Amino acid sequence: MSTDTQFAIGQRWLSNTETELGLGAIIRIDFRSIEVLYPATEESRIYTKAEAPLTRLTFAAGDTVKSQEGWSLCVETVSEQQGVLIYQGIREDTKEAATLAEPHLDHHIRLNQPEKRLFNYQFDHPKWFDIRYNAFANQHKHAQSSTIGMVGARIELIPHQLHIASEVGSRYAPRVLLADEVGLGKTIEAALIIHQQILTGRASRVLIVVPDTLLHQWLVEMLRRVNLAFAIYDESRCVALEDESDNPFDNDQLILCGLNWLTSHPKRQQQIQQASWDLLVVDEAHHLAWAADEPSVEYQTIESLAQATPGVLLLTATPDQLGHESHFARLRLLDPARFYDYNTFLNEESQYTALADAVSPLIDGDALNQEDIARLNQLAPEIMAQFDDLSSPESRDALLHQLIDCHGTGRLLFRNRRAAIEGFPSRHLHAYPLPQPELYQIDTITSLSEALFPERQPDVQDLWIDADPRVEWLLNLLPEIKPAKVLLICAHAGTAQQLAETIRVRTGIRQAVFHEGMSIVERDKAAHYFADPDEGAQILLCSEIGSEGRNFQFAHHLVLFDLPLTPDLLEQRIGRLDRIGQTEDIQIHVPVIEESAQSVLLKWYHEGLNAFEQTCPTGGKVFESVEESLIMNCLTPFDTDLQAELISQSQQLNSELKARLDAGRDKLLELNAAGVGRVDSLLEEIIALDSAADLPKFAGRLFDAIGVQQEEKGQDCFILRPTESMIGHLPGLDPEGMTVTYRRRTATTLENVHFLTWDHPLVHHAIEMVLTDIYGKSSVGFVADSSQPKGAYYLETLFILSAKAPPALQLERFLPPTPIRICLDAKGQSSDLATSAHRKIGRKIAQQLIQALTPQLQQHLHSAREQAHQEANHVLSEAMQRMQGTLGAEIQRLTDLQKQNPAIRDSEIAFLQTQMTALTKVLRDSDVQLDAVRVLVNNP
Ligand SMILES: Nc1ncnc2c1ncn2[C@@H]1O[C@H](COP(=O)(O)OP(=O)(O)OP(=O)(O)O)[C@@H](O)[C@H]1O
Repeated sequence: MSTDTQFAIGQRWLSNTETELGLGAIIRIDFRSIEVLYPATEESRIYTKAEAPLTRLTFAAGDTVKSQEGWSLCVETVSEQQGVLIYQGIREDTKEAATLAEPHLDHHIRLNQPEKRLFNYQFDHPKWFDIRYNAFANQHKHAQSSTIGMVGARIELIPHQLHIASEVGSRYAPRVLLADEVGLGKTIEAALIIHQQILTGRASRVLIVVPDTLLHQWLVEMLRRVNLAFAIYDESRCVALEDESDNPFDNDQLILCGLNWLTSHPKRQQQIQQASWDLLVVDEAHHLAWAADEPSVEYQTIESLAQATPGVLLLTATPDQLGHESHFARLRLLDPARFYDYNTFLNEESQYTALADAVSPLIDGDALNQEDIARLNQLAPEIMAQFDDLSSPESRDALLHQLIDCHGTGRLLFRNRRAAIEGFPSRHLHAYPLPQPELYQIDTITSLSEALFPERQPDVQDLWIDADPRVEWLLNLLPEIKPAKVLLICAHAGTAQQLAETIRVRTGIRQAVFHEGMSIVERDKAAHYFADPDEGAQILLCSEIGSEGRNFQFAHHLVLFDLPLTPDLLEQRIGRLDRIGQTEDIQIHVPVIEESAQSVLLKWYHEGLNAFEQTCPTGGKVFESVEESLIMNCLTPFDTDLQAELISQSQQLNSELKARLDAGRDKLLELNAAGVGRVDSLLEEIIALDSAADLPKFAGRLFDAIGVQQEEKGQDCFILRPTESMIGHLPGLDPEGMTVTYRRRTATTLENVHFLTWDHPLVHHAIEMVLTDIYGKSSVGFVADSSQPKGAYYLETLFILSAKAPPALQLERFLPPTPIRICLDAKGQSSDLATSAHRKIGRKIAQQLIQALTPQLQQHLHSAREQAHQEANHVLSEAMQRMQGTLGAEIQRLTDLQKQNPAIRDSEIAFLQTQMTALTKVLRDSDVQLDAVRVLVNNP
């Protein structure tokens, strides 16, 4: 674009870089910039005048142009008024003289350059035609794949995660609670869902709210796993951005911020509320405490965001951590209309248990007897009415899935338990009973905190470190297991700091601390230092905050310097090591002073709940029942009879609850979450894509063509580097070069290697770069085919059937831009040109050839266009059928389900109906355009 271009309001321009926007109109001009509105896609862009990547669309006498009202004009003369063109001519429909001003041109018009280029002798190398065709063909194939957003994630393929991700990620505005047990990959599931929602256009503005301590970890996981670059917002960033816009949150599409920061800044809460979001994600959602008369500030902040945002994902491993009422309240955040009253919810929950009992033969794959059928008829009559014959395993399976779908919170809550997932290493408890020091006068203790943490009492704070036998024990343990890394967790920051200082002074062993008194940057630094395998700290000493959300599975030794009072917290602590990715058995070391409150807890957890060596999903419930007795025991740790009573009561309760859980409602939930039997085909598709050679082959040629150098590096890796002959700027390509791999295994082991897949932005950008440019629009070449006479020629054409729609319609599911390739021989007959070896023809000869063949080529182009239209009609009617079939079936399914399960919102059904109407119109308005032509002449 030259700087002296005269822009005027109303002029029509096409984007050279984003052709999918349709025809734009200039709506604002100022000293340096212009604003262009693209009505077909309802988007606008602001460009600097001097660098606007735009081409003006103008017509000349003889052209036919379409108006916004749909009539066409055959142009006779063109004049200009205030910079805007006025076309005069004859209307095709009424045959009357008419005028069409440039601002009223149809927004769907696109520049149809290939013929113009061909007959004006603008040719490229013939290979470009194939590159264009393959780029379209591959893009077309991937756009319809059910693997979008998942195939490109740098993760191991774990079925329960993929199931949740595909189930939730493909919904419109999903509102769900991801509640897998600790360390099973909720963050990964959320990443996959967000990635899918973004790549398919369902969401573009995403807000993630997490405890401040987890900001950096989330930032890294989003970037490393799914290539999404979130921006962390804190106070200083907001202050800096205030000069640029009224609302700082309008500056980025993908934002990550801390819950604690947000709740302590009312102004930011207001601003974040006013910025609109498509998807809200809240991690460690158990912090959102709620009681009917006293919701917490955290709860209220998230509640108002959740009300204003269509999609909401809440993540927590311990949904009941703050009590069942708070669990209800989180479901209420997701669907306030459905979860309006706690007692009604409790009532419904008891029904799910009955339903789960009734379906247990189905879960085990058994046939149903008359009694089972009668029970199900009573509990789910409408579903049972759809199944006349339940004799085949397939019909029973279909019934089971329908019951799961209808099950109260089944669509809303996903919970996977470790017990159902294989491959976790074992956990071993090492208990170390130590003698009582005189300093702690345990007989005179009166409060629980004094009993649990005698070292924190004011009068011993300077003395305990020399007197407490756990300290000496720790100082001995570290050299003994050296160089093994140790994560130590204790309840208080002060304890961690004093211990760290003692280790430093007395042993010189490398240590780091991690507690709430440190800034986020300091904490990340400490975690990093601990993670460094060679130069890092041997031990990281964390206060309780270290036990939440963090990934420390590279360590295998955990020291619990004290024990927390609740089983959920204990599980959170062990979960730092016991996570996906842990490669060795986990050694849990617990030093306790004999006859202390801590020794009671040790016994209770180990003998009462077996919570060290296995996860104890029922621990929270047992705690609720025995809390009083447990506290009493902690205060009187020498009363062995009382202890025996507590342990036996807890054991009994625990086994009862476990039995109920195994048979009960959670089993149904679990089955739903793991997607038993439903994820296999997706998994197979991803595995097939992983091992297919299409992408490496295609990308290799594409990178070659656009001027990216590829150098083999070994271990299935390549280095990509820009060269001086690059045809343009490729976003995402590191100017210094970058290492990539097409292999999942390599990508998951080598962190700094990019994982190239059909989802990767570099592949998308490279394809876009070619398709939005003119390369290959017209080309001429030689083929060598000795079975044909010398001089025989062929016209190859590439047409694209496409339609324009706002991203939210996700048109690409049904009609992605579809390439139609037609090749005609010299007689105008369809030909499938067998050879793909082309040679370039010198410019001069090419020009002479085209000059000589112009009349025939024009005729052949005409017939190719007719053929393309016929084929397009075919494709279109299939797309229409597919769209109506898919959306129609989904509407029907939700309508049927809604009768049983009010968790299905009216808005979900209404949304699908509106989509169907809008898509029908968009498909009808679709259009076939010539994208590229190639003339090949036989010269054997
Ligand atoms: N599919 C996977 N491939 C590779 N690594 C994974 C996969 N799933 C999970 N992980 C790793 O396992 C660990 C646990 O996953 P994640 O943090 O998502 O679990 P979580 O359920 O959110 O844990 P928490 O309950 O502690 O918050 C992380 O280090 C994560 O990177």
